[in-house]
Amino acid sequence: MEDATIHATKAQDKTVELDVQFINPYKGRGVFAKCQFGKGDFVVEYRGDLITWEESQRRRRTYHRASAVFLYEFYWKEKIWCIDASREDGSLGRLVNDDHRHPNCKMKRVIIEGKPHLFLFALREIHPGQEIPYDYGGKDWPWRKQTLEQSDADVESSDSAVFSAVLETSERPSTSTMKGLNKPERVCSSVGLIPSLVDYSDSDSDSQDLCTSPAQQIESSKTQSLVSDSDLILTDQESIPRLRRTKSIQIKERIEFDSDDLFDPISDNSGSGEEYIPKSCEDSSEDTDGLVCKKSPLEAHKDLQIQAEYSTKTWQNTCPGPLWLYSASTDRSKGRAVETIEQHGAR
Ligand SMILES: C[S@@+](CC[C@H](N)C(=O)[O-])C[C@H]1O[C@@H](n2cnc3c(N)ncnc32)[C@H](O)[C@@H]1O
Repeated sequence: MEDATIHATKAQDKTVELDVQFINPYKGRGVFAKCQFGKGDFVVEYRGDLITWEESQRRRRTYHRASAVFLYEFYWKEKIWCIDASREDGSLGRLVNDDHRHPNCKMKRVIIEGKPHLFLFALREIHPGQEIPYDYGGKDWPWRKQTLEQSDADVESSDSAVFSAVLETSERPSTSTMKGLNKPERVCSSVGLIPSLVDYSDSDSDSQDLCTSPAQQIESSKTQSLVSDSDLILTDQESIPRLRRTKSIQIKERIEFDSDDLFDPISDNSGSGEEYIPKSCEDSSEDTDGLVCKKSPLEAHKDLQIQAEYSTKTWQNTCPGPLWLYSASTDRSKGRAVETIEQHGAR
C-alpha cells in the first residue's frame, strides 16, 4: 500500500516495470509487465480528474463514446464519484484492458489524504511480458459478446459456469447501508451503462458503507480463496455483475439517478446499456489505418434530435472484421431514444 501511496502522491506510474504496447487495431493499446509482480502488489493507478457524479453526467452528454468509456464511477462517502481519465495524459492506468475470465489485477478504491484513488493490485503473480488486464465488470461488452454466445452451450462445464452461477445470485444488491443507494457497480452514461468493478474496501472508515448482500458475500468468499495471502484483497467485498447473453445491445438515452438502470440495468426489459463501439470504428477519425465508419454514433445522435415523431436510422461499420449494425430510433411521444448495436458475424 505504501508503494501505491508514493506513486499516487507523485502522480507517477511504474514506467520501469510497465510498458504500453499496441496490440491490434481492435483492442488498441494495452499495458504489459516488464518485471515480475507478486500477488497483492500495487500495479498502476487509474488516474484522472476526480469529479462528482453530476459532473460526470454532464461530461457523458458531451463526450464522444470513445472518451466516455474513460469515465469511471465509484461509490464513496454515500455519493457517486468519478475519475475521468479521458485525457491522453500519458498515464498508464487508463490503458489497461478488460479480461473478465483471467484478470490478473483488481481495482480497489483507496483513500489517501482524504481523497479517493483507484488502484490496480495484482491478483496473482504477473510475469514479464504478460498483459495487465482487469475485469471491467458488467456484460455485453462487444469484445466479450462473441465468446459468450459461443460458450452458451458449454458454459455449464467451463470455468465460467462456476463464475456465472455465482454471478446469477450475486447480481442484485439486496441490502445496503447506503441510505437507499446501491453501490454503483456499473457506470451510467448518457447513452448507456458502462460496467466497472471497484473494490470498495479501503482504510477509510466509510468502507463500512459497503453493500452486503448475501450474494456479494458468496462472491467475496470466492475471492478470498483466490487471494488468501493478500491483506489488500483478502477482506474485500465485491460484487461482480451477472453476465447476460443477448443478441443485441440497447442503449438508453437518458437514465435518471434513482433509476434501477443506474445500478441494475439487466432488471429492465426495456434494454440495458452498452455504450461502447468497437474501437476500430470509434477511433477511425484518429487512426491512419483508413478505418472509416459511414456514420459515427455522435452524428447519428444529432440526427435524432432533429427527427420529428418516430424514426429509425441504421448504419454499419466499414471496418475490417465483424460487421456491426447500429440503429437509432427516437419516439418523441415517449420522449426516449434508443440505439441498438448488433453484431452480424463475419462479412
Ligand atoms: C480504457 S480503454 C483501454 C485502452 C485502449 N485499449 C486504448 O488503446 O486506448 C478501453 C477500450 O479498450 C478496448 N478494450 C479493452 N479491453 C478489450 C478487450 N478485452 N478486447 C478488445 N478490446 C478491448 C475497447 O476498445 C475499450 O473500449
